Amino acid sequence: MSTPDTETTRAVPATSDGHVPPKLELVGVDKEFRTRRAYTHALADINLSISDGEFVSVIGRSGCGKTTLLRMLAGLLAPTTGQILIEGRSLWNGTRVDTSVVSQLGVVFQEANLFPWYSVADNIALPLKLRGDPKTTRHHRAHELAELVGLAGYEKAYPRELSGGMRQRVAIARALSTHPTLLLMDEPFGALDALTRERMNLELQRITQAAHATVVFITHDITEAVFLGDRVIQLTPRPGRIADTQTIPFPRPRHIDLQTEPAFGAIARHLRHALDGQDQP
Ligand SMILES: Nc1ncnc2c1ncn2[C@@H]1O[C@H](COP(=O)(O)OP(=O)(O)OP(=O)(O)O)[C@@H](O)[C@H]1O
Repeated sequence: MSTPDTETTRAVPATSDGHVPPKLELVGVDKEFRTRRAYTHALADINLSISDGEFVSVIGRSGCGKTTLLRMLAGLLAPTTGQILIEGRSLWNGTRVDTSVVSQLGVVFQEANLFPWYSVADNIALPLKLRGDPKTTRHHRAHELAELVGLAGYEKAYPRELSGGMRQRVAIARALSTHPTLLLMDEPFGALDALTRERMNLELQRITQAAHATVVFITHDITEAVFLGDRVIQLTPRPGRIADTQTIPFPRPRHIDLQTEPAFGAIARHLRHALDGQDQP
């Protein structure tokens, strides 16, 4: 099998003083929601720096602000205060998003959100169609990505003919179609059964390594977070703050048997206890 040309990562450009900015940087990011009925301080003083090619998992209890964080990174929701920088360039200018910075992002949600009347290839290539790429380019890229995500031969199939795991592979391929430099994933395997999820974890590791992708990965699942992450960041609830950061030392590629090793169990246990410690009395 040939290795598809993924080209996901471009080298991060250095500034004039030679300093190479992190791929993603959050500086004092705060998010408040004010509605007529309620005030919610969702996230407080989030400071985070993610390097090129790093895979960062984010865990935390329900309601701690994980999705809010991801939506701000994806350019869908403006922070109340603070800065989000991608390769040193500000994503938000007040409540306005810089579309040239957004174009560097690929986003995958829990639901694959495919268009049922489009084939797998057309779903994968949709972002390219929207930006006006010619048909031959779209066709080539869709086939290349179908191969990368293990769907070679399914290019002409329709979403209704695919399993949940296959649909999520299409969503991942679609997110990679524009060669994003940063992949944002919000519980992408949350709706899958345990075995499919395990297989998708292995697949995602392979895909992101092949694509040299920088990834922010939101999950409820501690095992998944540790297995995939170079770092696991844990948020506390109300408001969400970074409570704990664990560096995950295991070399890649990681085999699924890693999950039964004592060192893996010790890290997962530590994170579990930290989460349990957040329980309200
Ligand atoms: N658009 C909104 N308007 C008002 N409040 C909101 C909005 N979006 C989120 N919130 C509130 O912000 C807080 C964080 O929500 P968020 O969905 O980010 O949490 P989460 O950690 O992703 O939760 P879960 O794990 O259950 O998906 C919650 O208290 C939620 O009610």
